[in-house]
Amino acid sequence: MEKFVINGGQKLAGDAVISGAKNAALPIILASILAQDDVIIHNVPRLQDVETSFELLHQLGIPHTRDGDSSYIVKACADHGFIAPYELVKTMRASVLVLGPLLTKCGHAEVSLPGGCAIGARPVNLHIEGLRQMGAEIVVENGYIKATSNGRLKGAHLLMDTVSVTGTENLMMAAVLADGITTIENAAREPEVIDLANFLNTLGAQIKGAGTDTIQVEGVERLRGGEYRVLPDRIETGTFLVAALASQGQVRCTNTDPRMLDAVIKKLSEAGAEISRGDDWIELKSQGRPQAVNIVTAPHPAFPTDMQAQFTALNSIANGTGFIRETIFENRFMHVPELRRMGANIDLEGNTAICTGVEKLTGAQVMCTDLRASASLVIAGLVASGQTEVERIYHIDRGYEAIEDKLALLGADIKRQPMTPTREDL
Ligand SMILES: CC(=O)N[C@H]1[C@@H](OP(=O)(O)OP(=O)(O)OC[C@H]2O[C@@H](n3ccc(=O)[nH]c3=O)[C@H](O)[C@@H]2O)O[C@H](CO)[C@@H](O)[C@@H]1O
Ligand SMILES: C=C(OP(=O)(O)O)C(=O)O
Repeated sequence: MEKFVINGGQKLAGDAVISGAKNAALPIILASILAQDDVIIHNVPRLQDVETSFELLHQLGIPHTRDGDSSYIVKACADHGFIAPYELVKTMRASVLVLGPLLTKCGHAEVSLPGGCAIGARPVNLHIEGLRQMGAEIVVENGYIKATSNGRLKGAHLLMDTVSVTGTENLMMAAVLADGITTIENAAREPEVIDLANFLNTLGAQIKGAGTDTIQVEGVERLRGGEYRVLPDRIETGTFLVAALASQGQVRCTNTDPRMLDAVIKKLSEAGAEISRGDDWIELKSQGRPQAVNIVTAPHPAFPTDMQAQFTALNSIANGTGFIRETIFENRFMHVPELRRMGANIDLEGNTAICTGVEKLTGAQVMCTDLRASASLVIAGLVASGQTEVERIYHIDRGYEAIEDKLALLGADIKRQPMTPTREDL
């Protein structure tokens, strides 16, 4: 296991080059299963979850090769497996995204139930219900979702009870090879859903309405190959902007797209940041100590839950009191006790964290519990006085490409070090 050792106090300054989006790359890699010819994917971030996705393709018997730093070729493969095993799914919930593609292409899929995770129970009932409405027979046994279809899936009218990102993606992927038209109502509108739809359309799918709450998919007989570039990571971008503001620095994020970050930019401006933007860059200049802000997470285009923990760290050192209300996941405040260990003044009342900013956090040993909680602890460490050791950084490696290198380029004093195993680890 590894940890980050951070000596806080440096104002971040310079350019951060943003990688491809994790939450777009994962479904796109897994959707490549659907193509009957080779697929080339560019701007794929170097992340543990990307490794896991390719390992999943490998275990299914679908070959791929890496081409340079961030491009991959997924080889066409007609005859492959249909089982996504627990060992992989338990390390990456997004593995459930093979369910729709495998079922619609092979007529059969067995995918381990992902189970809960640190941030909430995260059921997949909507994925299963939608596929059943499309004619699939599904049983859940021995911890696996076992799905079969008698011939092609059938187009259906699907109304999602709750807005679900991967639910929308799974059903959209299943629908592309179904017989007839599928309508997904109350669909997720996240940019990553649009990116997946654009990718599938590049291969010959007929998807309309992605980015609105009604998506219509006209099933086709086959998908060809194609070449596609994954969109930039809006959450990585937002994380660097928050780190810049918290450290009272000036950072320009390049290779990104500010249009995906309206809700986040609005809150950064409210917190006192000066923001300038171009087509593919955003620059944040601090105007001094940030002001605390109020935040309510909600599906896109509202404020993203994946930026909540980072803003909790920002409010911890801001001027005044701000609340952060989490409405998507029932347990996404695992970073709060760790931030408190660094001196943060945060009260938790149900789904709301009320933070009164302190002048200074103090360095401490803290532990990551999930991906974005890890990012908030890194931000806290960057602005704390003294040394912070952030442990269990395998969580951050799931979703941030070389975060310590990118932060070091901005002047942060952060190093990755091996952890001495404790008695519990042995
Ligand atoms: C790989 C990926 O893209 N992950 C993102 C995706 O996760 P993910 O797609 O898993 O999150 P969902 O959008 O599905 O979850 C939203 C809410 O719906 C509930 N729900 C979901 C499905 C279902 O069948 N039943 C149900 O009740 C969940 O428990 C949660 O309360 O969207 C989340 C919300 O923006 C982000 O935090 C994650 O980073
Ligand atoms: C919750 C996240 O990811 P996942 O859905 O892969 O757990 C995230 O990206 O913040």
